[in-house]
Amino acid sequence: MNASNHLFDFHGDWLTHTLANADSELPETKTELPDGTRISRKGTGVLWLTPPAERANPNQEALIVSAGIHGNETAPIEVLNALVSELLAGEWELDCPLLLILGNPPAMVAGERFMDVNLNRLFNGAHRESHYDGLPEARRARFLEEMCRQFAMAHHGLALSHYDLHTAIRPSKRERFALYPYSEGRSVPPADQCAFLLEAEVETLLLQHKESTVFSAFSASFLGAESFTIELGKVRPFGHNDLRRFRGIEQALRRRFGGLPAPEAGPPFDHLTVFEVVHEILNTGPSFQFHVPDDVANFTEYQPGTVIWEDGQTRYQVGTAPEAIVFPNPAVPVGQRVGLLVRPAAPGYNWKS
Ligand SMILES: O=C(O)CCC(=O)N[C@@H](CCC(=O)O)C(=O)O
Ligand SMILES: [Zn+2]
Repeated sequence: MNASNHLFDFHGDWLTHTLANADSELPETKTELPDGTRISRKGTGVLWLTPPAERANPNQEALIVSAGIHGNETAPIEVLNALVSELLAGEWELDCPLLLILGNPPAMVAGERFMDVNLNRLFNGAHRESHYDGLPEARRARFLEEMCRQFAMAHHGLALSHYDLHTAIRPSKRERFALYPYSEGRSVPPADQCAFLLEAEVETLLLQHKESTVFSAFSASFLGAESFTIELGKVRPFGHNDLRRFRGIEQALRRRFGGLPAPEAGPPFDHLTVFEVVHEILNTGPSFQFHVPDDVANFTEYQPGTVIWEDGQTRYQVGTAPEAIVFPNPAVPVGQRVGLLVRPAAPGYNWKS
């Protein structure tokens, strides 16, 4: 029996298997590739891969890569699935420990962002809040946190990075951008992480200003990983993605998984433009009014004085310099994020390869 059959129960590839078992709690299944790489399917949509001990792992690192935390953000899911198929077919060799995650399989089947509650608001322990009791997404967040925790412990001593891959609901004036979770004492990412983002053709970085309950914030604050949420394009259904637009991340991940040296950066992907979050807009309740149109593109700029939102008590106006909107979405529960207002960080924060 080959590894693919063993792990994916004769149903073809990882994605097909994950969709077919979206609602099941599968037992752990293990296999070994002819080159000695061990793969453990820890549950639906979770693969833990360990290369043979003699591999060099020149960066002395372990990687967590997730996609499909939002079920309708399909392109990064297709990218990860293709990389797994290549690995199983022996097209390249894995050089570092790797945890691969397809986040929300039931939502992937339904083609929805989430089923009951937004999975990407449930990390850093938020899944324990009593109003999430019994919800499958809360169970999934707990399971994913546990997998990441075990993986980090098993590879203690290696540098841990986590890339949580997404696509955005709105179009974007900056097609690809990464969010760097806030972490006490950290301001900008280390140079090798900036270079990796550029290699993946991500040329914009957004520095978060406070702690949050998204997946990348959990791995950064709890596991000490260098973590990023990476927005790679726009939400489209399975089979409708132009995967040529995702080559950057695909090639950069394949290169990194294989422990190969990073290529030289070249224009236009040789400098990272850095923004910082100025204000997080929250849905404050029934009198909340959002003055940004529903379909506005990410990074659309608003001039000083523009009223962005108001309720009976507060009125938020753009300050003395323009601010740009990211992730405008008023259709969220009370207390959750309606959008971010950002501005360019001081020029010294921009990064040049
Ligand atoms: O396009 C949108 O409105 C949302 C895209 C998306 O899912 N973004 C992530 C960002 C997570 C972070 O802040 O690091 C999310 O909203 O969960
Ligand atoms: Zn998302």
